[in-house]
Order: sequence, then C-alpha cells, then structure tokens
Amino acid sequence: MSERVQLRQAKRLVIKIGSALLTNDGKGLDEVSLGLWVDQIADLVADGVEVVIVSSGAVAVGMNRLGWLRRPGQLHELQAAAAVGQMGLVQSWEAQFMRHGIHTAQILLTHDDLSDRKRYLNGRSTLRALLDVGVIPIVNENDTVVTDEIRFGDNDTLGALVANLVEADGLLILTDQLGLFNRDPRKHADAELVAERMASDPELDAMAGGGAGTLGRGGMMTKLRASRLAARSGAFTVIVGGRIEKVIYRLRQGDVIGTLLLPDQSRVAARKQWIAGHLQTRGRLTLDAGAVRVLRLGGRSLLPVGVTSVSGRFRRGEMVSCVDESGREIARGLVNYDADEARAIAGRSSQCINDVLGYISDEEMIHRDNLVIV
Ligand SMILES: Nc1ncnc2c1ncn2[C@@H]1O[C@H](COP(=O)(O)OP(=O)(O)O)[C@@H](O)[C@H]1O
Ligand SMILES: N[C@@H](CCC(=O)OP(=O)(O)O)C(=O)O
Repeated sequence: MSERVQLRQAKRLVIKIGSALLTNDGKGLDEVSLGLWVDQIADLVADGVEVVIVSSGAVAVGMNRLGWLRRPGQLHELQAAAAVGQMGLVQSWEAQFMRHGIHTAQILLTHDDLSDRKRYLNGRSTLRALLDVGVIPIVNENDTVVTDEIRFGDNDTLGALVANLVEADGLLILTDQLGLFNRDPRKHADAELVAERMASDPELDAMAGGGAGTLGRGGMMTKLRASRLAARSGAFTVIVGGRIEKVIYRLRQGDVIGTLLLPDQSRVAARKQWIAGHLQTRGRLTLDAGAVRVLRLGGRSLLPVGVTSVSGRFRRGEMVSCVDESGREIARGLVNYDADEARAIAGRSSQCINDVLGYISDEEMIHRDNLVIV
C-alpha cells in the first residue's frame, strides 16, 4: 500500500473542518492554518477538482468575539454565538480565497432540509450551479433555526449528507487527531492509528467509542457514522490530522496519512442499485422507438424529444417508469421535471425547454446516472 489512488483520481471532494481545529482549541479563529488549507484547496481547484467546504466553528468564533470564556449552557445563547461567529467564519474563508481570485458562497443547511425531497433537490441544484461556475460553497448548519446540531455538534453528519448531495468522490474530515486510532489517543498513549478499513467494518465501532474533545462535540463516533453515510453514495472518507504539514496536498499526492474508510461499492453502482431497488414509481413516460433503442444501448440519457406521452402525478426528482409504445417497461429513473412540465416538453428538442417553461433546469428528462435499464 504505497499510495492511495482514490485521492489522486477524485474529481469532487467535500472537506469538513471541525471547531477544535479551526479555532485553535478556542483561542479564536486560526487564520494561519486557514490560509494554508485555502492555498492547498486552491491548488486542488487549479487541478480541476470541485470542492465543497463544510466549516464548523461558528459557536467558537462567536464566543471569542463576544468575549465569552465558557461555552454557554443555554441553547439560545449558543445560537446567538453561532450567528455572530458565522459572520467571522465566512469573512475569513472569503478573504483567504480572494487571494487566489476564487469566490465563495455561504450555504446554511439543516438535516431536515436534506430529508425533504424538494429542498434536497433545490439544495443540490444550487450547489451544482455554484460548482459549475467555480465557486467554493462554505457550508454550515443553520444554527438559528435548529438546535439539535449545536447540542450534539454534528457537522460530521452534515459533511456526509453534503457528500451524498453533490455525489462527491470523497469526504475529507480534518480534525485534531492524526486519524482514527484503535483507542482514544487522548486517554491511551499506546493507541495505534488505523490506516485503512472498509467503512462498514464492525470492529471500528468499539475503537471510535471514546467521546469528543473539549470544543468539538461529535468525537470519532460521528466521524465513523459519517463515513458510513458517505459510503451509501459510494464516497470514501479520510479522517486526518488538519495540522499535518501540507495535509491536503499530501492526500492528493496519494500519501498514506490519516485513516481511509472505503465504501463497499462505487458511486454510480451505489446510485443505480438504489434506483433498481426502489419499487414505487410515481408516473410513466412512454418512449418512441428511437428513444427505446438508444436507452437499450446503455450509458445514454433520456431526452424530452423521445417521450411521446406522460401519465401520473410526480414531482421533479421522483421515480418514474419508462415504457415502450406497447407498455413494456424499458427503464426507470429519477425524472428532472414535474409531471406538468414533463408533459409540456415531451416530444420537444432540449433547445425548446426554455421557450416552453420559461426556464431550463436540465437538458435531459432523466440523466443517465439516474437511469437503470430493466
Ligand atoms: N479512537 C479514537 N481515535 C481518535 N480520536 C478519538 C478516538 N476516540 C475518541 N476520540 C476523540 O475525538 C476527538 C475529535 O473529535 P471532535 O472533538 O468532535 O473534533 P472535531 O471538532 O474535529 O469534529 C479527539 O480529539 C479525540 O479525543
Ligand atoms: N454548527 C456549529 C456546531 C458544529 C460542531 O461543533 O461541529 P464539530 O466541531 O465539527 O464537531 C458551529 O459551527 O459551531
């Protein structure tokens, strides 16, 4: 095991940075380290990698700005600190990335947003649009409207959900330890670093059970759970020490640092398996003979022009069945338009979508990554 190809080949990464690391253990925002990570992320971007950052630290930065020495016990005080600190956090990210001429965008999400299908799809479109124009989204929880996350301090899960959302190749979790150890290294001097495992390996649970540091809240257990969540969309996870010199650069080179947790299956395989196993469909698209032929060739998207009729009531992102003119099912997949919109653009070339609907979200009725031939 001399190098890690996964990191060398990655095209889209989510990088999650925890509070303990970002705020130098509560001594205010660690601008020096932040600048060094930004330099390395700018190199990744120059190398063609799309990056989303999940940044914790709002509460810690807010406490520092407000001169609060101890983490407040009241939730509304934590929320106030997060609101103050979020300003400092995004200002710093923005200023550092501007040195490289890279724009950033603030995205505040809740777990609920990601379990609501419509919001999930809207979030996904926004993130994709930002990545398409070379902007780095800086994501944190929306601590003003939810409290579970600040109580449990679970930006690790948010990182994994974002990795699912943007279909990242990998999730990098930068933390204050060198990686996942077989026991909590703060309590056991002889703890050994785990280099590589399958994320699903049940032996990892006992290793990660040691609780969190003083500032971060999730500990290794939430990082392990995050890796399993990320694995569901085929993403690998690396848990690694954010203070290792040139950490992101070295990971990109394929250096064996931190802990690599691997998914059981590839990104597209994971997605296709999920689609194939999803029995409930919301509607039906009838395809002309040309579209049937093209889909059967494999690896192709379904365009509106090949659809002759649309039945059922479905929303963008829901599962529909694709049938030939005799009603035989050919494929199923996640449709890019609501039923009424799909009806309006059926049989039309993709260039007409804007004229018919007044906007265009996707050229395809169903993208090939979201389509399974049956
Ligand atoms: N097996 C383990 N390996 C590494 N760290 C562990 C382990 N078990 C518990 N920990 C603790 O998890 C902490 C990191 O989690 P956390 O404090 O939530 O950081 P972050 O703010 O980066 O999310 C470490 O400082 C360490 O004390
Ligand atoms: N969203 C909050 C809390 C998130 C949090 O503590 O997460 P982490 O440090 O990654 O375990 C914040 O930005 O302070």
